[in-house]
Amino acid sequence: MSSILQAAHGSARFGRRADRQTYPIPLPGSNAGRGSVALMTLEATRDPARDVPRQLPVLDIAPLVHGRGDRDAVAAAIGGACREHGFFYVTGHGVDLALLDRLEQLSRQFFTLPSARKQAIRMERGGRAWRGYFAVGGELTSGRPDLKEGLYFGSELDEGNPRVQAGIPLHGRNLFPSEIPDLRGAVLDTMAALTQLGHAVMEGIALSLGLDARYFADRYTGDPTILFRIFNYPPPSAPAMAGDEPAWGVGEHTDYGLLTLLWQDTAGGLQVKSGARWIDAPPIPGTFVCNIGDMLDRMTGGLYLSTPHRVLNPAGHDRLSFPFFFDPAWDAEIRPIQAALPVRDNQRERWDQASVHAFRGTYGEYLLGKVAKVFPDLRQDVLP
Ligand SMILES: O=C(O)CCC(=O)C(=O)O
Ligand SMILES: [Fe+2]
Repeated sequence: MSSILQAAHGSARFGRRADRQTYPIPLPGSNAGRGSVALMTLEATRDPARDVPRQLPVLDIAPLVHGRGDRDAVAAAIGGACREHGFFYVTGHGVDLALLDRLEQLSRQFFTLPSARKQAIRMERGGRAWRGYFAVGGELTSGRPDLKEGLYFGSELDEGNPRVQAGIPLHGRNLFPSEIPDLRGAVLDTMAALTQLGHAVMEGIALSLGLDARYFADRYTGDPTILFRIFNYPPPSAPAMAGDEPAWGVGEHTDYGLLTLLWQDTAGGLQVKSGARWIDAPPIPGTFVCNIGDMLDRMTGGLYLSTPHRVLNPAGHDRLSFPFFFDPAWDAEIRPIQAALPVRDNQRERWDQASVHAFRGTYGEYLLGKVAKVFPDLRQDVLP
């Protein structure tokens, strides 16, 4: 099916991430690799002394978004970034920056409300839909509370929706704060814009694997699972003492689904694991940080690794971030793109010691298993 997957698995390139080369694999019939059009930075800079990448690539994906220009060249660069880092920045994404600016300002207003006002839309009130506000310490990563508060959103579904009627967890209406009425429109418009962007990036990922551009849309993302979060990371109150674990905004983890698109303010603090090291993913104005999740790792047999990342707010003030998760349909069973190929399973190195390759079942089942761990108190409300 995909000769690119086959070639990559059959080569030395399919080794440990740190050993891999950065190169775009030329796509059949494309001119990728022979000079490039759309790429601001085709490859991460490497430290010649250590051969360690120091920064993540920034890719102009306008050809995928607007359908004009060299899509194959962009796809090849996306493929390179997925194999090398599992992370890249996107520019040329077509999302209205004024909308994101508005969203950021409204979100800041929300987080400065008194605690009791924020608690009026707490997640317990969202019930099975798993929506609403949680206070600092309310979410766990690997059993430890994160130093962040946040709002959880998803596709806005009313009571007439068959899945809501059937009581399927994580489906339903969002909770919005009555004090900031404009936040509703800003969140819903952002989710709509990022859903479109998610489809465009997934087309690039399909092409990067030598697949038809609609491969994922036809099988997995016709009706994607959409989750959107707004996080506020207060600054750690005291610097970590030697030997202490810092107060992570969010601890080391991978994302669960296909693709994450992250908008962040200017504070910084996102770190990405590259081989044995952590590198910064600082804010670059006007760009989204894009990373792949566990389901794409599973589908590609570990060729596109779901990369661990974490956050430590380095600024002396709050940090806002806006992760958007573009994931497979709830009922979709996630299958390897090419079943016969060997799998590189990194279960033992993974933050959760779980194998994404051994998992059998639908994306919804996978997600619910994770929800139970990050919000143990909500387990009864959310799980069937
Ligand atoms: O806030 C960030 O920069 C990253 C958040 C994140 O990794 C997540 O929500 O999965
Ligand atoms: Fe994440």
